Amino acid sequence: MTLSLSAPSSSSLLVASGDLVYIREKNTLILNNSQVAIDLLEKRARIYSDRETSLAVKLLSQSLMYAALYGLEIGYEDPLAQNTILLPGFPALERFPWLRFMPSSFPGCEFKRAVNECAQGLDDIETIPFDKAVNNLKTGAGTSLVAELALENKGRPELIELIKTMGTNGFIAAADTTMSSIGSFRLTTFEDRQSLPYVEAIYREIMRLHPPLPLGINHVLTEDDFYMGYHIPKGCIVVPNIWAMNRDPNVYSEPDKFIPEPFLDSPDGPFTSINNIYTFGFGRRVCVGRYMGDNTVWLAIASVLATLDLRKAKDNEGNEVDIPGEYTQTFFRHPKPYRCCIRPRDARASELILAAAGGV
Ligand code: HEM
Repeated sequence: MTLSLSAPSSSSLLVASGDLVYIREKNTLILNNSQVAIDLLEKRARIYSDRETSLAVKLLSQSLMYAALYGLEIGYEDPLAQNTILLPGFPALERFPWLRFMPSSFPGCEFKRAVNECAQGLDDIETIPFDKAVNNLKTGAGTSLVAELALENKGRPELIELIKTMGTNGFIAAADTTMSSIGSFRLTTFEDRQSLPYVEAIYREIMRLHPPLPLGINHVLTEDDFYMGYHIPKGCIVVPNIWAMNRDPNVYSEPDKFIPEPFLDSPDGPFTSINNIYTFGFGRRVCVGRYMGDNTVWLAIASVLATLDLRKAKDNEGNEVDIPGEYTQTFFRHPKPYRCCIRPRDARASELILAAAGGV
């Protein structure tokens, strides 16, 4: 595994965030145009603001998808990188569909305002990267999965709409979830351990403790079914409570605490099937991007652990600032931004990072 830092561009000196970017080749996490990179190259330990850390994680998740689908390299300065959609989830509407005919001032209809805000962001995500990708293919600037599909289906507007939707859905499904999982990986209290089983145990524990989609995605029965003596009729909506499954007190003695060791101590060890990670869902509609999500989150954790030291930030009096551990109450559950201090783990780690950055 290599953690490589590309030389920062002059424009990136103006930006606040480290741009953890994307996995370009297997096992390579590129930190690009990054304030973190600048600090590391200048051997400077620095406290990162909550905004900086959350932007870095956001950009890692989003730029991976922009690259994979549209062939676009998105830097921090790009307006696309500033676009965040936190889908709030609309439980009241799901239970009482007639609410959609009521004005937003009607009790329980506050969701209408959120819908409007999301709509603009979704519109941008649907059109801007698509248009850029198609234009790049036309001008020979670059190729991509989405642009080639669009070219093959030129003159078939209904298919073009489907391709656009595929891109948007893939982006939304991948970016928020990955960002949420990486964001949940924060200061841990164990001593320096770089053995891979332990990294795996940490990864599994993060996925267990903080599922980005705590209530999964609703499923509808296509035919009558029976489960443990219950009759579940056709058409019934089933909400999978991933949050509760991951906190089964019969399996986890302290379900709400971050304790990776049980994965190491279990008879099968930590490297069991990805299907055991309920956070990706289950059955026929299990997350289709789970291997990609699994690799991205794992690699981010492993790269950071191998080279960087993460500590709590200190206030002006030198006291450590606690991490509140608060999360958004949105459809995709995200950790709220928090401050922390990041620096190279030791001289060897600095050398490794600098060598990967181009032999400074
Ligand atoms: C940490 C990362 C991720 C998590 C935790 C996650 C979680 C989930 C969950 C819980 C579902 C619902 C499964 C169900 O209904 O049982 C889902 C569905 C889906 N995910 Fe992911 N996901 C992640 C990353 C990704 C990525 C990287 C992609 C695309 C490359 C992706 C694409 C999808 C799609 C298209 C579906 C809908 C599948 C269907 O309904 O048949 N996901 N994901």
